Amino acid sequence: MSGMVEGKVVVVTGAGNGIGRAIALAMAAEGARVVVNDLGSSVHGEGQDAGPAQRVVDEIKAAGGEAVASTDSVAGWDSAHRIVQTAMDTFGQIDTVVNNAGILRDRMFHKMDEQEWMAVLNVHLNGSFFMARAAAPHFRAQGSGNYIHMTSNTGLVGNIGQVNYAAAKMGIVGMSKAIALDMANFGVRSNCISPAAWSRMIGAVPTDTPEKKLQAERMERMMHPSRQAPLAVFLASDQAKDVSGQIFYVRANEIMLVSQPRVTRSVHRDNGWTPRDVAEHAIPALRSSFLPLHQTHDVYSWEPI
Ligand SMILES: NC(=O)C1=CN([C@@H]2O[C@H](COP(=O)(O)OP(=O)(O)OC[C@H]3O[C@@H](n4cnc5c(N)ncnc54)[C@H](O)[C@@H]3O)[C@@H](O)[C@H]2O)C=CC1
Ligand SMILES: CC(C)c1ccc(C(=O)O)c(O)c1O
Repeated sequence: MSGMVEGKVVVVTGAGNGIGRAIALAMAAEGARVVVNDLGSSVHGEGQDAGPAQRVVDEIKAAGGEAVASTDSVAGWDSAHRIVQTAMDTFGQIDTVVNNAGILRDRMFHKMDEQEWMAVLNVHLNGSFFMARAAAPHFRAQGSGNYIHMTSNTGLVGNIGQVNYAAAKMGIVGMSKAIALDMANFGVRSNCISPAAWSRMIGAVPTDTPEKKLQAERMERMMHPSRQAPLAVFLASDQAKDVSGQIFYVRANEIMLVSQPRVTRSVHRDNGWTPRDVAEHAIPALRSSFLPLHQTHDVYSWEPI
């Protein structure tokens, strides 16, 4: 039986560890030729090491698959283009970009400095755009292709001490939808996965509150990164040809479809509003639909299944 992504060429960024590694292995097991990209940096984005990407390539080859290592950073226009070019030079085509590479620089908003902000935005948001943009001419020319971008509940719901990461991950949601709209006429799709998996990145989140400690313990127990791979392989396959502009949340054995912002309640006045009217009429009418200041663990409070 042929694999679900047989013959396709998939670029997975940040594939030397964690979720990216799991997706790269699963893509190869389903017949894809894989560009295993990883800069080999620390969780905080420091240093470089060719080892992680090469080790995953070796694993894929040992299992009979085809893969090539790439150690360029996603966080530069030229280097992102080199990653895509590696696919073209090695395999002659590109079908899927998995924008997975990521780092963390957690800090409370009022203490976050410019470098912490820029480093996270550069890898997650700029890196995802650079990679997507570098692949776009090839996708457009062949009339097919798809993107899978990793977003996060930190953006979709909220978590404390991650303003840079939240902004980047919500930026990715907007970018994915915009790409889905702009590229639909060329047969190109774009979707987001919001993963929950035990990885070195999760291990780096400070467990300084009882809630965060509990969350980390649950993740280590239940959430192997390999649980993220089946949906990613499906999204890269031709069987997903009508799936675009969606956001999925994957946690252990659950695959959840995430809602997108729409108006939940509205008020209007024929002659417009004064600030006093807003206070006295609009806000009281809307208040019952206000969302509380929830964090991820408040919204997804049930045990992973
Ligand atoms: N683990 C989780 O529960 C969650 C993870 N995510 C997202 O999933 C993605 C993967 O996360 P994990 O596997 O947990 O992290 P990880 O730290 O295990 O892997 C990330 C990989 O990205 C690589 N990388 C960092 N900067 C790079 C750059 N500039 N260019 C190329 N590679 C680079 C690192 O070397 C590392 O191997 C990230 O985008 C993360 O934000 C989102 C929500 C939850
Ligand atoms: C790995 C990152 C920082 C992280 C941690 C926890 C959650 C969550 O509670 O859902 C995330 O979505 C993350 O992206």
